Amino acid sequence: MTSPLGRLRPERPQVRRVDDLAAAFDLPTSGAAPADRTFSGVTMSSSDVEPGDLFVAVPGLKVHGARFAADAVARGAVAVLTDRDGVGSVPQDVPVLVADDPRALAGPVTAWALDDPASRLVTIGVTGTNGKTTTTYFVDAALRAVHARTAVLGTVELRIGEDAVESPRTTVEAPVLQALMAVAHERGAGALTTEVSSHALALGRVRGLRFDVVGFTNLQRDHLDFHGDMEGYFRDKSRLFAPEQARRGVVVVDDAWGRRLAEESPIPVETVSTHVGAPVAGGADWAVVEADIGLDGVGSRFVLRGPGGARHEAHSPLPGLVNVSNAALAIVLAHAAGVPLPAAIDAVAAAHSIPGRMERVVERVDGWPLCIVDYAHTPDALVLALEAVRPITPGRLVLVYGSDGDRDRGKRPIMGQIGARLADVVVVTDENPRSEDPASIRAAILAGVRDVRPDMTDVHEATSRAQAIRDALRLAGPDDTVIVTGKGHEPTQEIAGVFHRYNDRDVFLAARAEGREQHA
Ligand SMILES: CC(=O)N[C@H]1[C@@H](OP(=O)(O)OP(=O)(O)OC[C@H]2O[C@@H](n3ccc(=O)[nH]c3=O)[C@H](O)[C@@H]2O)O[C@H](CO)[C@@H](O)[C@@H]1O[C@H](C)C(=O)N[C@@H](C)C(=O)N[C@H](CCC(=O)O)C(=O)O
Ligand SMILES: Nc1ncnc2c1ncn2[C@@H]1O[C@H](COP(=O)(O)OP(=O)(O)OP(=O)(O)O)[C@@H](O)[C@H]1O
Repeated sequence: MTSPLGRLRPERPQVRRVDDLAAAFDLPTSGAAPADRTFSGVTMSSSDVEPGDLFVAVPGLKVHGARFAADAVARGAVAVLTDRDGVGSVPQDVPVLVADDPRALAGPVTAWALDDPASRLVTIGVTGTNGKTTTTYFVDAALRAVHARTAVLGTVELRIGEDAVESPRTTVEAPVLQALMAVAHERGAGALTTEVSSHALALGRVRGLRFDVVGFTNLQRDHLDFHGDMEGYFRDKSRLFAPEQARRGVVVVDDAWGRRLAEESPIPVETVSTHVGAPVAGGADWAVVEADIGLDGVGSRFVLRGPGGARHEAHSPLPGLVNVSNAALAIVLAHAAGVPLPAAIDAVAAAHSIPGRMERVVERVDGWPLCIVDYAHTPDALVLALEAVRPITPGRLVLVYGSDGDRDRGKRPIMGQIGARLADVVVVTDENPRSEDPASIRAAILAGVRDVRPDMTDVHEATSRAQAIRDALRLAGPDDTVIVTGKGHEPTQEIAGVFHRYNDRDVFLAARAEGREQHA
């Protein structure tokens, strides 16, 4: 990250009257306090209140936000928007607006208060189970070909131009999103790309924003605890492709969910097929018709057939077939958002530095192995990551990884088996042990390694993650690749309730600064 983003609020907010808001949204007021006062910002979280804010108190999954209304008022909130259940908790001297579903109104109300910041930006939203982060960065790279400054929001960071802060979640709350769009415009950005998680869609975080273009990557089993079943998960994802939410869409139709979305979508969509030779390719608007994986030693060359049959030579700068898919989607999305096709293709080809996503931190030069940081922390993602790196590794594939504490214990031996099967050298270490004993997590992974490789040849264990990376660098030669998976961009490591500053990339860069002789 280059420099802190600063305050996540516009410097010159509109000042609005509470009674005008009530009239605009047809909201009854409650209580004795007159609604003729003004407000200049909106928040749903009492801890984020700034003086002059409207506090939106929503019924949460755990607690009603109105319980924090007094705290919000003490911090400077001048009015509260809540539901019937919340009214009684708001201090008497504060005007209260009452809505059936205040969560659904948080976005539209903030958009109204800030004079619809989205209308002054080109906006792109990307949803899907996997590939959102990578695709948004590819799209952002393409947008930068035509906009002097852009913003990109998602799991990794909230970035406007060169300024960024760590992101609290994949898709920020509606008032924060609206405020960030206003800040982006104030700072001269012409376009904004954001990841849109299924939680965000279910919880209305993008309501009040009509994207210029939205994209869908794929749908795989995930988050069923929240969405109930795959049908519910699909329905929540589909909400992004509604006329009030987006003008047009681009859908990858490699899986059945994408094909169904394209068929059922009420907004115009272009379809993209990214598996060479897939039966669906013929009917798709865009199709990857040739792909040479790892041809340039890292990324892939591919041919994208566009509408009318025109063939466009393109490149994915990151390894693996999944990134051909992400690159193809990003090119079509950026083109739909106004970037000329050749400029989009060139910019995506050059976009190889996405924090913690197949990130090439040290190149294969001056005797160094190629060093990559990736976020893969599930069995499926680990297989994809290792398969992607194999074709660009003339020598041995060295894997450094662990598995999270207090999360899915069952996957640990599976991760061990995958490492032993697909990597040549395995260094097992810690990820975020949280409240668990790190040694027992490593032991569970190593048990899986032993299932596949009983003699434990080229298997190592390191109690510190930084030491594990240094061990791997000593074991690796210039033809080898060292890949560290699991933490990606994460800036901390959580051990026994304490978040320690830690980042895989920084460890690689520190080792490189010390010189190869120290690590060979
Ligand atoms: C499951 C889920 O998404 N929950 C979100 C939901 O929480 P909730 O309804 O339980 O809220 P709550 O804790 O009951 O609180 C109710 C209200 O009181 C407010 N409050 C609460 C405490 C306080 O001191 N002051 C205060 O004002 C809260 O801001 C909230 O508005 O609404 C809250 C804000 O209104 C969110 O912060 C919260 O996200 C939690 C933190 C979360 O972890 N969400 C994750 C699952 C999430 O959204 N993940 C997706 C990515 C998923 C993926 O692809 O991996 C994401 O977009 O990040
Ligand atoms: N198009 C894709 N299809 C399947 N898997 C993918 C795809 N793109 C990336 N992946 C895998 O998913 C992992 C996460 O990628 P990425 O961060 O881009 O996705 P995401 O949707 O943003 O997920 P998260 O919100 O967890 O960051 C990567 O480790 C990669 O191996």
